Parts: sequence; C-alpha cells; structure tokens
Amino acid sequence: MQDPIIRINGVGKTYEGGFEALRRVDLEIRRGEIFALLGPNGAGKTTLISVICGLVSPSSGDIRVAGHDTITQYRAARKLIGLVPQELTSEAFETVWNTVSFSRGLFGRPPSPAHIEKVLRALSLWDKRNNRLMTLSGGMKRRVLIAKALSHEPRVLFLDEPTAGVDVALRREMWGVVRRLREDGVTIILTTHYIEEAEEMADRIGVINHGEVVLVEEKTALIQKLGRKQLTLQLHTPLSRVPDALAPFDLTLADDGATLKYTYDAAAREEGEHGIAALLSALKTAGIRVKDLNTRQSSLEDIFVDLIEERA
Ligand SMILES: Nc1ncnc2c1ncn2[C@@H]1O[C@H](COP(=O)(O)OP(=O)(O)OP(=O)(O)O)[C@@H](O)[C@H]1O
Repeated sequence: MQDPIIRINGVGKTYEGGFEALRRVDLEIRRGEIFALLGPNGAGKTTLISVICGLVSPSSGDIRVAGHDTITQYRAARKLIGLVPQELTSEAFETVWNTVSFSRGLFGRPPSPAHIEKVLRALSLWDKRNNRLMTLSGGMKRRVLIAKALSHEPRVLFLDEPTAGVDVALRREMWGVVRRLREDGVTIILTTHYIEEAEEMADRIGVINHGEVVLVEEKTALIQKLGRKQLTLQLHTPLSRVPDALAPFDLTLADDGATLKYTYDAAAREEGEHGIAALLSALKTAGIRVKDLNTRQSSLEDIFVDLIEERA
C-alpha cells in the first residue's frame, strides 16, 4: 500500500478538568481518499480534527502528516492541511478575492494570483470575486470557506460538517465540489451527522464513539459485511400464524397476516439451506401463494445505529 498521508499513532486527549475526549486513537488516512468520520454528538470528532491540525495538543501519541510530526514540525505539517470550519468569522466587509488571498498569506506562501484565480473558478466564485462577503448567499459563503482553506495549496482538506443546516440542493452542490477536489488529488476528511452524506461520498468510513475509533472500513465492504437484507412477501391469503414447516426461516408475520418478512445476512449465500430459493420452495410446498415480493438492503444508517447502540 502507498504510504498513508496521515498517520495517527496512539493519540489520546484528556481536557483540563480530566475529561478523556480521545482514547488511544490509531488511524491512517490514505492519499487521495475521501474519509468520512461519523459519530454521535460529543464522540470526539472535532477534538480529533483539532489535534491533527495542531489546534489542540494531544495528551499522548503522535501524528505525522506526509511524514512531518504535527508538534515538532508543526509549520511543515500545518502547511499541508486546509481546514474548512462550519462558519465564516466576521469579515463581512471584505471582498471574496481579498479574503482568500489573505488566507494564503497566513501560511507564509508568496502571493499567487494565478492560484487564487484557479480556486475561485473551480468553486464558481470567479464572477463574485469583487463582492463583499455580506452580499453572498449562504451557499456562496460556504464555498468561500472552502476557497480560503484551499488558498495555500494544501494536500489534505478537512471539512467539519460541510453541509450542516443547508438545503438539499446546496448539499448536492457541495458534494460535487468535494468530488472535483478529490479528482485533483486532494485527500478529504469530512465529519458528518448525515449518514447519507457518508454513504454518497466516502471511500472509507470511520466511526468514533466515546473517544474511540470503533470501526474503520471501506464503505462498500462495510455495507456488504454488516448489512442485512430483508425480503418482504405479500401473501395471497392471510395466515393466522407462521406454519411449522417454515419455522427454520425465522419469519415474522405482520398483524394483517398477509405480510411475511425474512431477514438474512447480505453476505450469506442466497442458495444455502436457508436461502431465498429454499424459502420460496418451502412456501410452495406449504401451499402458500405469494402475490408480490421485494428485497431491501439495510442502509449505512441501520448499520451505524446498531453499532452505536451496541457500544452505548
Ligand atoms: N475544551 C474542552 N474542555 C473540556 N471538554 C471538552 C473541550 N472540548 C470538547 N470537550 C468535550 O469533549 C467531548 C468531545 O467533543 P467534540 O467536540 O470533539 O465532539 P464531536 O464528536 O465533534 O461532537 P459534535 O458532533 O457534537 O460536534 C465532548 O464531551 C466535549 O464536551
């Protein structure tokens, strides 16, 4: 495997007052991936991002960004990182161009109008470059946040809940922006409360709960591995109970007597003893006629809720 762009090694954080927000986190972020960090409120997502960005010092462990230690080589590490916070701070009277150019200067980079132009064009902000921030729509302000974070040409971009509180159209637009950045080779780490966002965007997913990374997995593998499938059968004639012959399938009969549900591991072979083909044939033998059927794959949301509840 390629060298990871971020290597987090045994990182813990205990805040003053004794609250342990992170417990021995080990995590590697791959170059060029979109990594979604999921977790309930207070799980430690912002703390982890802040530690990686050098805004909060870890109580234990160490972090390397492209080989640079975030404490002993802070400037070199920080230069490679862009951080998109949730909200714009008060620069209402500044123009888009000045705000973004100024951000670049903060990282000690020499002025580069060509780079600022490229960023503004990529984010569809070029026409607005001379507008004051206060005159922009919510969606444009979000894009300015990203432009600022990209002004110094980082290789890793952190997005802290990039679409919190925005409408569906804008959320989709933001997803498009993030995907294009990835195509440019930027590694993206985003935190989100929206499972749909992780499901849509991420290559890999990390789940953090009570300061611990409880799971890291490729998104597709995660859905396949932990996902369950549910087969719903609409029966021709309602049943009063599930016939004994079907007991091995562990079916549930809805109150109307006409809906049977069968839940099974998505990873399990469907042809097995308890597979769908076996079930359909057993139904036939039992003389139960099926009017309609459909299957549903459990979503990442189902998986996530199960995981968090398990560990609560
Ligand atoms: N400066 C601080 N001092 C003491 N405790 C803190 C401090 N900052 C955060 N915490 C606590 O650490 C825990 C983790 O907070 P953090 O902000 O990292 O969670 P989060 O996963 O980002 O949550 P959310 O989804 O609500 O933003 C919380 O219980 C929080 O109250």
